[in-house]
Amino acid sequence: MKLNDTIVALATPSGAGAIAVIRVSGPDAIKIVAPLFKAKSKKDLAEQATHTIHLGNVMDGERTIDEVLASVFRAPKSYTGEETVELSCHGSPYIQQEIIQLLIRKGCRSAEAGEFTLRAFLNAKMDLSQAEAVADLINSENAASHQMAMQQMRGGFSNEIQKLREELLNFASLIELELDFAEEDVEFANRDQFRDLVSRIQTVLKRLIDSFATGNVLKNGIPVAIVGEPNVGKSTLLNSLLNEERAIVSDIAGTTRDTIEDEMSIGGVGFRFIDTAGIRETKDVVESIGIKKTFEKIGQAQVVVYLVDSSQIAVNRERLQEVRVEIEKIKNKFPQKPLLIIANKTDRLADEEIENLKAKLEDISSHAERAEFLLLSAKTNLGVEELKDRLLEFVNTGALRNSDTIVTNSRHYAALLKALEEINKVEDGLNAGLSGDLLAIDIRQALHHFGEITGEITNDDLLGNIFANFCIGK
Ligand SMILES: Nc1nc2c(c(=O)[nH]1)N(C=O)[C@@H](CNc1ccc(C(=O)N[C@@H](CCC(=O)O)C(=O)O)cc1)CN2
Ligand SMILES: Nc1nc2c(ncn2[C@@H]2O[C@H](COP(=O)(O)OP(=O)(O)OP(=O)(O)O)[C@@H](O)[C@H]2O)c(=O)[nH]1
Repeated sequence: MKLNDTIVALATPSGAGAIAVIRVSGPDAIKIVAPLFKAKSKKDLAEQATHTIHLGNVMDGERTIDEVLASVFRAPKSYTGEETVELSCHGSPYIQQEIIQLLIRKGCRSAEAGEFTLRAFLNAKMDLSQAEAVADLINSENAASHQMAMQQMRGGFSNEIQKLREELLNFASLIELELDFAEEDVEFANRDQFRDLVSRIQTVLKRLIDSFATGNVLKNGIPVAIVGEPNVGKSTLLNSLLNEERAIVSDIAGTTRDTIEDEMSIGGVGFRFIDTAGIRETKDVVESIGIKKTFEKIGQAQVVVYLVDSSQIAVNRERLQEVRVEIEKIKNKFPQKPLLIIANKTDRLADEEIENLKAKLEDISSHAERAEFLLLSAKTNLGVEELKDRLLEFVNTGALRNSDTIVTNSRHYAALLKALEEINKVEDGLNAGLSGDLLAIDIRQALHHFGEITGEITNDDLLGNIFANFCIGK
């Protein structure tokens, strides 16, 4: 990828829109655009100050392509750190393409995916973890993932890593200085202070590493498994949660053969609902595969919603006993997983039957750890709001509320694990009274892994991988 090229790309989505933005960045951006831009004010675009906007026509020779607004950013004061011009044109795909083609004829090259942000990184406008956050920010679909990406883009995470890195670097230099004075047996790096620093770094690293589980779940949506016997109304519940008809609803037991996933945002938190086949002993081969999947999905879920048909268990003692056994099965297999037992189809019950059912469910849930129950009707939506509240309670008690840095990126997670491993070696070395030159080796390794996160240490393959996942124009 050549940095001295001037690149062009559409920054807005492809297709028709009210306005489209064409981005041009690179050493010749202003030089290339200015002659094509006939300003209303008559003043040459090349003469304009940075961060100014101008109305004018884009001309292909004598032909006017469009009336546009041109924004001028002068290096190094731009997103990329380079000379940049943005043209806001009318959003017809034809106009967009005419302008882009014109710019390419005049010397621009089509930008590759993420190339604007890559340039921002290479020009030190942001570090690597901030650049990665830009992609997360574009993809964020709920308040939680938005907040985490925003925090990372602003440099919260980078600063934390950078601070540790600098302190560690300081000690590494002192220790390495000792090596130059080996004969004199001096200690520039105070070992007690160093032990202190190592323990502080361990604490921070452990916190960041632990946050990944939360971060990953919040970024991808909290998985909730909806399970239960066939025909209890799982698909109907999913539909009423989603407010749309996504899963197949039918009154033939066993309709939901495969697992269906859908996402929605509740109170700013993303949830991923997994509608699964019921756990029924069956000889049907296709269905038993579904049941195996059900257990797999329960394993992956953070919360299990177990649905029962209250019109059945209210009148049928055998069915109630079966439900009790099923719940025991789930609890035996996954004792720590929060379980929410939902008695669906309560619209079919009379008031006194409901009271009766409540008592029975209270009894069942009191015998299982981390189990609660809720009466609901997926058909009339009664209790659906309460279900949403209950689901939120499961996460609101977690890490979301504090503004601590949350690690969401598996590349960062891997680097943090490796850094901790090296820091633990440094600690062992200190305790064993290891000589400075040997300590320095492990310290340098830890520093290397910190540098991987922020991008001080990088290579073309890694950068290629990261930025290839961006969209064109970003
Ligand atoms: N039209 C437009 N909208 C956009 C962007 C953009 O590039 N263009 N952005 C891009 O993704 C985001 C905003 N981010 C930006 C970040 C820095 C600068 C910038 O000009 N920075 C200069 C000057 C800062 C200043 O004025 O003090 C600098 O950092 O030196 C511009 C946009 C979202 N909206
Ligand atoms: N009266 C009443 N009927 C309901 C309610 N929820 C679902 N049903 C009906 O129960 C039947 C089965 O619903 P589904 O949502 O397909 O059940 P399921 O659990 O997904 O079934 P499988 O796909 O077979 O596992 C349908 O006829 C629904 O209309 C409810 O709250 N009240």
